[in-house]
Order: sequence, then C-alpha cells, then structure tokens
Amino acid sequence: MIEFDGVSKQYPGGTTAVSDLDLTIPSGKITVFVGPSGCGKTTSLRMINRMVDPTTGTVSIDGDDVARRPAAQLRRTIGYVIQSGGLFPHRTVVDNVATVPVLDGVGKRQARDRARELLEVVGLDASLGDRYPVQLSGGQQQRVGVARALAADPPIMLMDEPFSAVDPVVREDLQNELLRLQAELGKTIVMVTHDIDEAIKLGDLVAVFASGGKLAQFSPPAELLADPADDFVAGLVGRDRGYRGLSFLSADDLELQSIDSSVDGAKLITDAGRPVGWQDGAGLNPDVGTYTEGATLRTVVDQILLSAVGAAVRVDGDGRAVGLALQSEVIAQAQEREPRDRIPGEPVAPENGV
Ligand SMILES: Nc1ncnc2c1ncn2[C@@H]1O[C@H](COP(=O)(O)OP(=O)(O)OP(=O)(O)O)[C@@H](O)[C@H]1O
Repeated sequence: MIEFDGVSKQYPGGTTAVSDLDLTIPSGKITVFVGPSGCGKTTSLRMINRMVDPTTGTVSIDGDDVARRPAAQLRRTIGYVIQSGGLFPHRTVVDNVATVPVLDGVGKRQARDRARELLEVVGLDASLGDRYPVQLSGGQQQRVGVARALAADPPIMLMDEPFSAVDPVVREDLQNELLRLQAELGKTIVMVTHDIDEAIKLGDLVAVFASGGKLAQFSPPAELLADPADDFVAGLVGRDRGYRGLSFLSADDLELQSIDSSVDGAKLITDAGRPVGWQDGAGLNPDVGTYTEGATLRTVVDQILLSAVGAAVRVDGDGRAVGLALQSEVIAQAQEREPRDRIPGEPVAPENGV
C-alpha cells in the first residue's frame, strides 16, 4: 500500500505542482493518475521513488516513510517505465533488461538468461535480445522497457505515459498485454496518462487530477463514469459516459427472447444452429450481431448496431444461437442498474464480441 498523506509540492519559482494530496494506493492493483497537462501527475508519481521529494507531507510504502529510505536502495525495489522505454541506446536489449539485476550483484550470465526469458514474458522473441534499441520499433522498445522494469521483480511499478509514443493499434496491444501480465503478476502499478480512455481501461482505481495539483476524484472507473464528482470530472470522462459505462455491466442477465421470435418483421435463419442471417419479405440479410457469455452490455449494443435488426443473438461456445437480446431490453437493463451493480474495475472486453 502506498500512502500520500497531506502531500504538497512547490517548485522553486512558486509553482504549486501538487496540493495537499491524500491518497491510498492499494497493493496488487493498477492505479492510474489522469488529468490535463501540468496538473501534477508526474510530480506525484516521482514522489513515490523519491525522484522528487515533497515540500510538506509524507509518502509511505507499507507504513514506512520513503524519505527515510536511501533513494538508490528504494529505487531498486520500484520498477520505472517511461515513454519510449527510456532504453540505454548503446547497450543491447538483453543488457538493457539485465541492468538492475547486475547492479544488484547477480552474475552477468544468469542475468542475461533471465532477461531473455523476460523478453518472452512481455511478448517479444528472445532473438531480439542481441539488437540495439534503435533496431526495434517503438512498440518493441516499450515492451523492452517493461521487461527491464520487471527484471528485479519489484513489487511496485511506476509507469509514466508508457504508451503515449506509439500508434493507436500498437498502444491497444500494449495495454492488453499489460492487463494480461498484471493478471499473472499482481504488481502494485501506478501509471500516469493524459488519456481518459486508457485510464478507464487499465485502472482498478483512477485518480483524476485537476489543475493546481488537486485531486478531483479517486474511484473505480465504473463509478467515475456513473457518478462523476463534479463538472470537471464529467467533462473529462465525456458526454458519451453513459454509453462507455455499459462496459462495466454484464450482459449475462439479459432476458432473452426465443430465437424463433420475429424482430422488426424478420426471422433469424440458422444452419445447424448457427445464425446465417435475418429473413424478411425483402430477402436474407446476413448482418447478424452475436455475443457470448461474459460479454458486457457495450458489446451487445455494438452487436445490435452491426445487425440488420434491433437485436443481438447470444450464441454458445460452439456458435449456436441460444436467444435474442432485444434493443429495448438492453436499454431497460442499462437504465435499471445502479452503479453498485457494476463490475468494479472490470476492463472493457472487446474480445467478447463474436
Ligand atoms: N523541476 C521543475 N521545476 C519547476 N516546475 C516544475 C518542475 N517539474 C514540473 N514543474 C511544474 O509543476 C507542474 C506540474 O508538473 P507535472 O509534470 O507534475 O504535471 P503533469 O500532470 O505530469 O503534466 P504532463 O501531463 O504535461 O506531463 C507544472 O506546472 C510544471 O510546469
């Protein structure tokens, strides 16, 4: 657990970067700091590993004030990932990843072997290990940065805008990879981003910073969408927050209609139980939106929008139709469900759409 207790930071020249911050960051979860430029996110992050010291207040890890720990020793227990990976350009990928273990006294050979394993953990081929950073794509460099931060197996990882220098497709890959890794590793991750979508997707908890380094809200993402604390937060999460909030509602409880029901004057045609299209007087339209167990209401809405009629077809694991989710039922469910029914911290699950 990382605690900020009455923490403020004034830089020389008078800028108040962080203002009276109280925050408890739980262990084993992803906490995201989000907010506009200059609102003190990076300063707050860097106070955890003492790259910045607070002007007043304390930052503690598991009850110990970090100010009492020698900074170099503290940083060995905290991984740090920055934009573009921040790799040493004149060291090979393997040596970049092996840096901290070697500093900690692990033999070079053992550290390099482990580094190659870690490259595979972050989704890179170990054969890339002998290249120099400049010979890698931006996304690959970013993965190496994550592998390097993981090399000393620190319980805490700080990530400062780790994915902002890569294109949107690579960014999404890296985000999914981080969620996969975190499900395995259960680190305490604190990440800074200015991208609210990234915060909502990755965060178990999201801290929204407002200008002047003030904390505007600290909540699970579902609550941020359902119940923004003020107009600033509501503006940040956007006007489509109702729709985005559907990502946190399970579709498993939707009341389904029989697959023989007619929807908008059309009937579902199946082949060996699998949907092939919607048939009406005008012919067969092959646009059928489907979803499986575990999908969110957002997936179902997306599938309805893709469909020829106002319904999505729930299918089983073999792709066989089991029922129809009508648009009216989805909207009724979305309106009925209170924030407390929402799945806390459940990330968007686009793979649930079929
Ligand atoms: N070393 C420094 N000296 C003086 N002022 C600083 C220093 N570092 C940051 N600041 C100022 O403190 C404020 C907060 O900066 P910080 O980098 O923490 O914000 P941020 O929310 O991370 O912004 P961004 O998203 O643009 O990185 C800004 O006004 C910035 O100009």
